[in-house]
Amino acid sequence: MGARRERRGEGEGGRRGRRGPGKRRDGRGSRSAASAFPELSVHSWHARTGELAETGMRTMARRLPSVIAQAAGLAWRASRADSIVTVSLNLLAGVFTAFGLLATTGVLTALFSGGPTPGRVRDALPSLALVAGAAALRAGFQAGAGWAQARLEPQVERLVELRLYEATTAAHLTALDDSDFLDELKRARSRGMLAAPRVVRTAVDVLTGAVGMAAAAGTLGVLHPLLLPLLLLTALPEGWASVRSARMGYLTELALVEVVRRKWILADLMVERRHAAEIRSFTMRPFLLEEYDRFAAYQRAVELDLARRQTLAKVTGDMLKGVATAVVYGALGLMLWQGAVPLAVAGTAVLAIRTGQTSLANLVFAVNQCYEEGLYFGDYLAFCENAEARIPRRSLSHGSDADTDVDADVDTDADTDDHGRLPDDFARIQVKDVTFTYPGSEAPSLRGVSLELRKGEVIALVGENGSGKTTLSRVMAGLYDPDDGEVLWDGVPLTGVAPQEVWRHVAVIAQDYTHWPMTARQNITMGRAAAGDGAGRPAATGAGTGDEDPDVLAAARASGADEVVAGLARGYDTLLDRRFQGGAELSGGQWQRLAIARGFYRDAPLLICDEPTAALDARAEHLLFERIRTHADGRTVLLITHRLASVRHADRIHVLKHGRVIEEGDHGALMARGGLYAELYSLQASAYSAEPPAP
Ligand SMILES: Nc1ncnc2c1ncn2[C@@H]1O[C@H](COP(=O)(O)OP(=O)(O)OP(=O)(O)O)[C@@H](O)[C@H]1O
Repeated sequence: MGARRERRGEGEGGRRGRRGPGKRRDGRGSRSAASAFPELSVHSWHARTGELAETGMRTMARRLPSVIAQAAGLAWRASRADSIVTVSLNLLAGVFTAFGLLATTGVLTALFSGGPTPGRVRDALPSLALVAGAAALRAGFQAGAGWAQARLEPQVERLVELRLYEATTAAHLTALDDSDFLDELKRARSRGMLAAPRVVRTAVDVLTGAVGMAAAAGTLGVLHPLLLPLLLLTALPEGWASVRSARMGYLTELALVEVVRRKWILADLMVERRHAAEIRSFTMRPFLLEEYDRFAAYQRAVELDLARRQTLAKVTGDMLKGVATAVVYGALGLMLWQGAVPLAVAGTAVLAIRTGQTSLANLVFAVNQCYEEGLYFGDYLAFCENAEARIPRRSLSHGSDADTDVDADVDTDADTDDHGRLPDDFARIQVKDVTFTYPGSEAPSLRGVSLELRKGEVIALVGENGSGKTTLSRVMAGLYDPDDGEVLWDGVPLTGVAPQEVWRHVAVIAQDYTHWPMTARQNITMGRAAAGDGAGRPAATGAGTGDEDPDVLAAARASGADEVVAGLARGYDTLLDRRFQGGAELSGGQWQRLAIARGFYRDAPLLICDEPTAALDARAEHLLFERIRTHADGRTVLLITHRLASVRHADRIHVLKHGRVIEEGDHGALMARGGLYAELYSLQASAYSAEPPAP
């Protein structure tokens, strides 16, 4: 047996086997979890439960070659050299196992022959040297195979992780609005990805078990053909027990998925800093502890039940094995007595049977594990294929195939040659009769919207919550493709341009921006190729502002982020993540200033500001709107805000309702019209005037 983590007992399955536990073979454990905790929906992983519970050894044997082929392909792509070394050293180890066993016959024959003992020992020495040499070589090959396999696994992990993240970040944004896609992603990421190195490991285990088995069987076949079926007889009960035990563990693990996840979530809530104040001020501690214990107690009960059932299976297997071994040794004794085999051959046969028993039990167990992991790996593969199919084709001008080469550039920023190009600066953006419906939604969020932005204008979108403002800005930024109608930049339709090309020309200060757990500088510069390395990681500068990139300084000044950074211990180099030593935390408004600085730093001709001031104090808000009013250094601005005082100076205002533009014009025209805009504006204005609003 060569390179592998210890299987029964210490391998992944063994760990699960001991710890884990399914309620019942038919997956009834999942139903009992659901009935104990009705708030937990039955997890979709359980889709696999029934499939596995119904899988017999024959189905497994039929499907196994394709799982092994997938594992081999994966290992081959991860590292050809390590794959070749793993397989060939395991094979060599098997050859020397057989060689050692056969050489043992020579030793025993010499020892059991007639004559004085010193002479017999002398005669046995050459064969003994062969046995020792074979054992040493086998150990060396096994160690080498183990080393190659240990090298292989991290490379496989890297390969599968990269493929999933490359596909997920390149997939069309609508994919991430699709609940089925998100569900598949969760399964692929939390279980399928883990299965990849395991599938490779267990495939090697299958190979190792098969080689060990072949070595023992070959030896027995050479010694006497009847010995081979005897070997199978002794190994079967143990193999059966290990498969049964692993499967019970697997089903229990599946049945407990939601319970364990819920327990983890509660545990996180109890230990994470950001919840600490609320837990105390709302005296939530007893509630959380009780809730946690409810799930923990259920899990413990299920696992204890599993331990009982697994012990039962093991004892049954051991008893059957004892009976089978007695039968085999009885048969061997009979053959000896009848003179069918000489004593030396019988001695070697005992050794070969023991070797074969271990290999066969390991082989059966590895087949079971490999098949199990193969199911989850199948989920991973299916997700990646789905995600890759949802990468806009116009992103892939070089037709990369991430399935055959994970380094394939699925998110290439430079691949725009085959498609339309946008002008570096534009004169006019037209939205023509655009309709858009989110995947899975019944009603469209935009219905026949048309508008126009000319270079250097400030255009405002206003309207009540859910009227479609953010959706429209995303369609204009090339994040969503309209179902009908089109968006044209100087006459070039965005659907004919690689999305990366559009995104390069747009800076979005989003409503729900991210608190990037990076340094203050990276929070501003991320995503824009800069003097550093072209990937948004500018050259390192000092902690102070003395030698800071002038563009970073300008963007920070424009947003008020410079004041935030001035208060940080390490200036722009301060890590904004309290989870790490020396990390700082910012207030909501301070984070928003950084998000605005990021938008300004991007230096794109179109700046989309979606509720950019929700968390800002009055002074910072005033400064920002002043800056937008003066066209933010010549950019064209699409401003979305509920602060209507700040849209008064916009060149044009579009009022949306239920996904349609219902009013448009400048402030004066819309006030004169006396429609929705005038109503909303007067309502807000009245809050600042002494007089109550007119009814
Ligand atoms: N990811 C999504 N999936 C499905 N529907 C969505 C999604 N995002 C928004 N919607 C729906 O689209 C409609 C328009 O939403 P949108 O966010 O564009 O409104 P908004 O005018 O920006 O609202 P607010 O002023 O609250 O920010 C709403 O009915 C909303 O429920």
